[in-house]
Amino acid sequence: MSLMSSLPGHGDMPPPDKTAFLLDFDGTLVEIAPTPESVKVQAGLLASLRRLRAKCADAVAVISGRPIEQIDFFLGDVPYAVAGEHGIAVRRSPGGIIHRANLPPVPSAWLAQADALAVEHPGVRIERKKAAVVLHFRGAPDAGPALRDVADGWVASDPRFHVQEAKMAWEIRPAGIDKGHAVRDLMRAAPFAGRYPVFIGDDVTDEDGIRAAVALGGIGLRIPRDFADPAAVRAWLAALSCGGDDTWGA
Ligand SMILES: O=P(O)(O)OC[C@H]1O[C@H](O[C@H]2O[C@H](CO)[C@@H](O)[C@H](O)[C@H]2O)[C@H](O)[C@@H](O)[C@@H]1O
Repeated sequence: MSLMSSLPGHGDMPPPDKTAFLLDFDGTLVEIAPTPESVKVQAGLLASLRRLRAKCADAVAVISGRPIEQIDFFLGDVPYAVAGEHGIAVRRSPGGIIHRANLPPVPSAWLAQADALAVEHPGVRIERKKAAVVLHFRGAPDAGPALRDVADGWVASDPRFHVQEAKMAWEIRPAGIDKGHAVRDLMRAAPFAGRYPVFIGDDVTDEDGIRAAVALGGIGLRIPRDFADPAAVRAWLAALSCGGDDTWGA
């Protein structure tokens, strides 16, 4: 029996020479932490991902809401490809150029208002990205609804943007690009092309990646439906990375 057949609702894993891993970062490979900077990367995770790359001829990518530079900080050169900002930026190979979608910047008036909200609600953190702004309320949970009202007001006045629901955060970002775009982009070229994408995620933004992987004939796995938590994902990746080809299914 393959490891995969113990996961309900999914068939066997494709063999290593037919599999591409497309992995979310926060909440999937690493546990959610109090702040974006304080996540901890397990040494065992890096070793597993390296072994998976060797087994799958490099077809291992991370697709995150974070900027690519932050994924580089946490994972170094371990993933072959990285997509950041929910698919807005894609680096298809190690050290390769970063392809950025041409999208409008967040209006400066919104950024100023976001900074004022952080002053008004102690504990709220503002994270600026090149084409987005995130209102984090993990440090001030009661402020969540008020921040959402403000964000909804912004996007109502400018339909080029939408509010992405995240974990204890609202992200205001351009509409039209999502993690599904990153999946389709990466799967068009080597080393991913011709393989079955296996996307693993935990959040609303990952649903786009999961749908895209399934539409391409692959598998979409989600915490908590298919794995209890990131530790279970890491254990599964470790087992696959160490197992013989018979571990993977037909
Ligand atoms: O697509 P992901 O790799 O899952 O990234 C999603 C967002 O993750 C970060 O925020 C979330 O994780 C933080 C660390 O655990 C946590 O403190 C915060 O409450 C979460 O919302 C990151 O800061 C965002 O930029 C990413 O979009």
